[in-house]
Amino acid sequence: MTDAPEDKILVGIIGGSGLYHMDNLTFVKEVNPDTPWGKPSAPIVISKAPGGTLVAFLTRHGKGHSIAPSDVPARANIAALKSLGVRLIVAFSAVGSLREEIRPGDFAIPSQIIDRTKGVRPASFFQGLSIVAHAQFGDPFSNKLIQFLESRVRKALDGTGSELHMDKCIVCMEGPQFSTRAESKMYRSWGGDLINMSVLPEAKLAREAELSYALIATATDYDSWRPNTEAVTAAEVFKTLQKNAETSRHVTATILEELHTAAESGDILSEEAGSMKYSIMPRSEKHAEEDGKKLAFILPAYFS
Ligand SMILES: CSC[C@H]1O[C@H](OP(=O)(O)O)[C@H](O)[C@@H]1O
Ligand SMILES: Nc1ncnc2[nH]cnc12
Repeated sequence: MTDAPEDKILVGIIGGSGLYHMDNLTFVKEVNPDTPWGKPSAPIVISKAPGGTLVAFLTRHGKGHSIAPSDVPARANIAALKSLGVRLIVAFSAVGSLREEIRPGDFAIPSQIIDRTKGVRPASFFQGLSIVAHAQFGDPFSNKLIQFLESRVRKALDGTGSELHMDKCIVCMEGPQFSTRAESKMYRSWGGDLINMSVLPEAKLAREAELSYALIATATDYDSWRPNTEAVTAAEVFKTLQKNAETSRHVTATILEELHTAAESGDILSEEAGSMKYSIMPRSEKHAEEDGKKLAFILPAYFS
């Protein structure tokens, strides 16, 4: 690898349950950056697509799925990807379906989130520092990246038997236990369509790091809202995980080159790039030097 434009790593992929590697791409190397928030879940694997495009892959739950959703070092993960030059992240997640029409094996790209985490996960790079920031999160995913993904993911799914659902709302619960039947029904009444334990704080941190972020949700089960049906179990989730992971690898390989080109042109990054400029409180200009240094790791445009 050199510093040439074709050797830039602009696209980051985060793999969730079942998606632990990208074995359909050519391995280049592993990197394990130290960040001010510690080490990422696992060493990040740099791979090459057939056309030469590089991609950074990070497995969210660590090697051997050893990290529970509440313990994922999400700040280190996002900071590490940003430090490699990544500008957009496509994250995969195994999710429960709260709607009959979203069948196990189907894919969905959500556009909204309901936060049901319990405040135990560090959810901001600014937490505990002398600098205050309030990122825009009304649109929790990158709208431009979602738009870009829709037609391409739909095409990639052609012939796989998986349908793509758009404009869905995902509930992020704390876990690790699954929801009760009462909670599952309540989430439906709130407008939830999908449920996982991972999209937060990942999406919030990507926004703070000015990265474009979208989630490709892969349905594994119907959670626990259906009457006269078994409530979800991990064993039920496992039944669909492997097929979903294979389809996710196929989708990634299919869209990668175009994704890289779009990131390079800057078009689909324009909403997030520069967005923190208006989120950092002006009084924070007089901050502790070491706090500025820490934030320079993810936001070098504002801190040094
Ligand atoms: C294995 S079922 C629950 C587990 O699966 C999902 O993980 P990920 O989002 O990383 O694919 C869900 O969020 C839970 O962490
Ligand atoms: N039903 C469910 N609830 C939370 N996270 C999940 N991941 C996969 N299925 C899930």
